[in-house]
Amino acid sequence: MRIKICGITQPEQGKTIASLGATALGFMCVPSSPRYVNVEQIRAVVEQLPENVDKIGVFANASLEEIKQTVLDSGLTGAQLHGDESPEFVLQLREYLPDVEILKALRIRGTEDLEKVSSYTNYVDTVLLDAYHPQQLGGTGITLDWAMLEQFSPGCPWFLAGGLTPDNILDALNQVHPNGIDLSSGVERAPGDKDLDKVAKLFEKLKVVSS
Ligand SMILES: O=C(O)c1ccccc1N[C@@H]1O[C@H](COP(=O)(O)O)[C@@H](O)[C@H]1O
Repeated sequence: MRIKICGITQPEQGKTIASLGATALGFMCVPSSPRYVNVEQIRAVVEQLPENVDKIGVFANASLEEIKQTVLDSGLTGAQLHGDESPEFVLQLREYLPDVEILKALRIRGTEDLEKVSSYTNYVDTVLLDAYHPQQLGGTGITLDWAMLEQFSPGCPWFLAGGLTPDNILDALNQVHPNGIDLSSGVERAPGDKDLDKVAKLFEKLKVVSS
């Protein structure tokens, strides 16, 4: 299973979290986010990471040019679209960045929102399900209704996100079977300041699942 820890801001924390077992690190390229990092800050983390760790930039309603420039300048390997980006936008981004993983995040309130997933599955590499919040785009610490996802099986790989923590991850994975998980505020001391003890606890818990 893929394990993404998002909202990385500090090189040493990124390096340690990768060594603990994260398969992907996420970098907030959304200016309104309290975890926002610029290209220089992303590069400072990326250059410390092993080749095999995915480096995913999180964008929300950014332009194609902005995403392309940030991905190329920062050495990112993936672009997560966490805003209202359409399937057509995804297709255009694919032309701009043919060798980069494209993830579409969908903010889920109820089963009616799950019906939107199928319009993306032919165009993205990965779908990411996050909790809906009326004002915030993400990083809310709110969980989805996992029972709603017990039968969820889209036509492409998918990540479960939204309010996951070391203390609820096993409950979540008992109910739903994603290809990956994505955590941010659930492993933090403060926005952008990851709690390495919580990250270590997460991987200890995940050993229970994988053993
Ligand atoms: O983390 C943020 O500040 C953020 C801002 C705008 C869009 C997305 C954001 N984060 C994404 O939300 C998920 C879930 O966060 P959490 O685990 O509930 O805190 C996170 O993994 C990011 O991909």
